[in-house]
Amino acid sequence: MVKVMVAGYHGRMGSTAAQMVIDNADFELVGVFDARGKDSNLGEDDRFKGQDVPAFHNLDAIKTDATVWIDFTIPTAVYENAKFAINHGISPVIGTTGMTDEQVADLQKLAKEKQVGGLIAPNFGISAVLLMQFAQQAAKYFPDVEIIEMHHDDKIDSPSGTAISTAKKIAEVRKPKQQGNPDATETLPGARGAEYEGMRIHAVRLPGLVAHEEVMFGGPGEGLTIRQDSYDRISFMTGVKVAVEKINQYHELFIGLENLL
Ligand SMILES: NC(=O)C1=CN([C@@H]2O[C@H](COP(=O)(O)OP(=O)(O)OC[C@H]3O[C@@H](n4cnc5c(N)ncnc54)[C@H](OP(=O)(O)O)[C@@H]3O)[C@@H](O)[C@H]2O)C=CC1
Ligand SMILES: O=C(O)C1=N[C@H](C(=O)O)C[C@H](O)C1
Repeated sequence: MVKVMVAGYHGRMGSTAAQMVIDNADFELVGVFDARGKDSNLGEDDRFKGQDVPAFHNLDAIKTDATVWIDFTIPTAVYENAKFAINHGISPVIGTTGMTDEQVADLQKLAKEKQVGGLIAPNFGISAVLLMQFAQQAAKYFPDVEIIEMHHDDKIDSPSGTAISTAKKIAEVRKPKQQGNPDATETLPGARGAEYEGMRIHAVRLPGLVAHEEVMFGGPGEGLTIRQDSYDRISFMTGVKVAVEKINQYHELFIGLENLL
């Protein structure tokens, strides 16, 4: 039985993850954390009536025998949460996006020192993991690329963690190239999107969307578009489940779900 704590349990992803843990016979939900909540038990939340799981709202108050910490919170909270987990020997399984490269490197160092396994996955959806792999493969032949990520309009960070991760994976194999016309101008600032190593990333935010990404490649007289869609947040739970099952076997912090598949 894997004992699990879920941070961000009031949120869209945290509540979905808490339900996944409750529904899985091999997992036990032993605590939930959410900085701004007031309830002392998960059962006080209407969606979880009948559950008896302690709820915490301050890291210092947490007393737990959890061995896995699932985190779907916010970019400004996740680093401290992950440090807390690692320092207490709890393996973090982090979906929260928006950490800096320095914060990620710090956490990797800490996990190694403490010999605690962990995972930061910008996307737990299998379709997104495959999209990133296919895009990396295509970039060897098509150095001209634009990334378009599309999300619901409550998303805080942009571009998405998945889009940044896609760009990084492409940059590992792509010949350095400044795309487009060197004399190009923007009549409206930002028209060409964000720039990462000469590639452009565009962030779309609309009600009705969940999480979607297209990677468009162009070459002389031809094009290739790779697209993935998460129509429902349940799409992320397959990956979270795999991570919860496996992460306690390791003694380092991985970046990317593909490391555990
Ligand atoms: N890796 C992946 O596959 C996926 C990652 N994500 C990422 O997960 C994160 C959460 O997304 P989503 O669920 O949509 O966002 P929500 O805004 O719905 O949820 C965020 C939750 O975090 C809580 N929170 C805020 N501050 C703190 C804090 N200091 N400590 C603990 N909890 C806190 C919020 O509480 P309150 O409501 O009280 O403010 C809220 O319950 C985002 O970074 C998103 O990019 C999303 C989908 C998939
Ligand atoms: O905020 C979201 O919803 C999502 N965030 C992650 C990201 O930033 O890549 C993963 C997925 O795209 C959904």
